[in-house]
Amino acid sequence: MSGTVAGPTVSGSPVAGPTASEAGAAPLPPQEQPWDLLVVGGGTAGLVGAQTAARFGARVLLVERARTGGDCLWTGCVPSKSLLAAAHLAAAARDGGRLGVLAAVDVGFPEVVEHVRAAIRTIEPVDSPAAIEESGAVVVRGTATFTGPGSADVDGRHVAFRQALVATGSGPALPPIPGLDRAGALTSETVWDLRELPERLVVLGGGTIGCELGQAFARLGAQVSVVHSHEQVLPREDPDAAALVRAALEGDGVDVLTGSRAAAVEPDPGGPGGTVVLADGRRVGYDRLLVALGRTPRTRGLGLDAAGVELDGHGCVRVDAHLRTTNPRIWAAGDVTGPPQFTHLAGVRAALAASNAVLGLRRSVDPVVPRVTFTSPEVAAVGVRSGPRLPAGLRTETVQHHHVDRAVTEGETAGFTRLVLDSRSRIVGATIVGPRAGESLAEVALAIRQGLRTRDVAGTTHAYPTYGDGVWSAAIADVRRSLASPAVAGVVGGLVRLRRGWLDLRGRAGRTPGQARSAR
Ligand SMILES: Cc1cc2nc3c(=O)[nH]c(=O)nc-3n(C[C@H](O)[C@H](O)[C@H](O)COP(=O)(O)OP(=O)(O)OC[C@H]3O[C@@H](n4cnc5c(N)ncnc54)[C@H](O)[C@@H]3O)c2cc1C
Ligand SMILES: NC(=O)c1ccc[n+]([C@@H]2O[C@H](COP(=O)([O-])OP(=O)(O)OC[C@H]3O[C@@H](n4cnc5c(N)ncnc54)[C@H](O)[C@@H]3O)[C@@H](O)[C@H]2O)c1
Repeated sequence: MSGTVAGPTVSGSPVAGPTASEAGAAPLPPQEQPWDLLVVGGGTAGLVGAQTAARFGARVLLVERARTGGDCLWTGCVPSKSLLAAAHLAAAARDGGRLGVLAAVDVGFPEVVEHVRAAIRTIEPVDSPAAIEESGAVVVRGTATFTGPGSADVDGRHVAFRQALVATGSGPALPPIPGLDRAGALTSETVWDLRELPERLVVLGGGTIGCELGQAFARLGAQVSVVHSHEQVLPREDPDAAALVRAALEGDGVDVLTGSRAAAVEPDPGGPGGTVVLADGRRVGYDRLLVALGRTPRTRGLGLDAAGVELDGHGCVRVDAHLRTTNPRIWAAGDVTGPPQFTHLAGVRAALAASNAVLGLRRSVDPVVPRVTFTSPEVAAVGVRSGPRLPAGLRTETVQHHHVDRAVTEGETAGFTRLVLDSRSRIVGATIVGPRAGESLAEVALAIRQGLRTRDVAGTTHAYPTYGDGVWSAAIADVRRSLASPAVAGVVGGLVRLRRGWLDLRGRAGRTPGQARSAR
């Protein structure tokens, strides 16, 4: 890493000290001509964008101030899904009596933390500077600041570019709740530093992070309260899905306080403990506080003004359908462009932005964005949201999972598959709740993208018994319903009568159809 200036490291590293990603970054090479693409940020969006452009033959410089891999690898998807895996295992073992399996459960939190770290270590090389540089891109460690529409500063070094991709991501939002700034609260960046399981954990926010991490810590043995201002946990999901998640959280012993805004935090003097004061005056004590109240785009100090890049009303980088910012030479992708904020979206959109940038294309973003909340039960959704406010002309077809044999055999019937259909039975959305819902969703995402109808899915043989039966059965139910409509039933009934008459005619003539053929 000689020649590069060390940027600030992200707190909350589950792997202490300089990492391979940090150590592997190259010094900033001397510049003879502007870079074809300057990529700012080495998270999912940045690394995919840089690799895409470099593989097309563009000269690409990626600048990352901390560690390549970004939130997903270090503080987001990978640690949270690893933690949830341990938590779900503990819950399954505790609950095994339902299936006749009795086990004593003893959670070793340090060992769980080691499992989380090991998962990160295993995935890290894929996101390392060396892996990115295999594409031909140059990776340097430093903080990039735009200084003009075609120039930036990287730790005191001037960088000129023909085009740039802003991929600086987002960080946890810390709203101005009185006392919160003094509370030493954990966030999605620092919660991974915990070495001991907190006895009482209060989670502010019942969105994706609040539900996933709240359930994880509860299943690992903490007494968890989730304080959520909205009446529904996971407010962006189908209310029936959210109700099942809420019931599961409560089953795990979580105190779910919905419709409860955190109005103030009173930290105990000298300790990480304290009390959350709710808007209605109720008080909730904690040993550790975890804040999961949304995300703030990382745009501060980025020099976007100097570059002519405008922000929207929420402080996110404003982009058009091609991911171009208000500076036609600068593109943006990933969390910094605002919701929806997912790793898969960051990667897909960065690839699109990079190819638009270096090939001069005008491809637009794909509106079909699947999402999965990895609670138990898992909630997976794509396309038009199912729920009470369905747009006119759309309807739903739902299969409860007590009719899905795989769910019955596993004793996991708390779930459903709901397809959203248009008037021509094209699949335009879905919500699936239950084990492996995220896996079942892929078929629906493809169906939506390809404009498939329920008859296409119904006509595709699904293996038995799988959770995919939920989607299949919902599609078959819709096809059956359409066959039962008076018009179709009339035509089908007519066909049956015609066939019967024809067979009777042949029978009376004393010949089977096969005999008739061989006689010709
Ligand atoms: C707890 C948690 C769980 C999550 N789970 C999931 C999940 O299961 N599935 C899913 O799809 N999504 C999940 N997400 C969301 C996912 O992590 C993000 O959508 C994704 O990481 C965004 O990628 P990005 O490249 O836009 O930003 P980031 O990953 O944040 O990368 C941005 C990078 O830019 C760097 N940077 C910032 N400013 C500068 C600068 N001036 N110069 C140089 N470098 C800079 C930062 O250091 C950082 O490395 C989760 C998020 C959290 C917090
Ligand atoms: N599985 C996944 O894909 C996954 C997992 C984790 C995070 N993420 C990404 O990270 C994003 C951020 O997640 P998040 O959970 O922090 O934010 P969020 O916006 O999903 O949820 C925060 C919730 O906090 C509530 N809230 C706001 N102010 C409050 C207050 N004063 N008191 C109590 N509640 C209050 C809001 O009603 C809101 O629903 C997600 O939207 C998603 O894009 C994705």
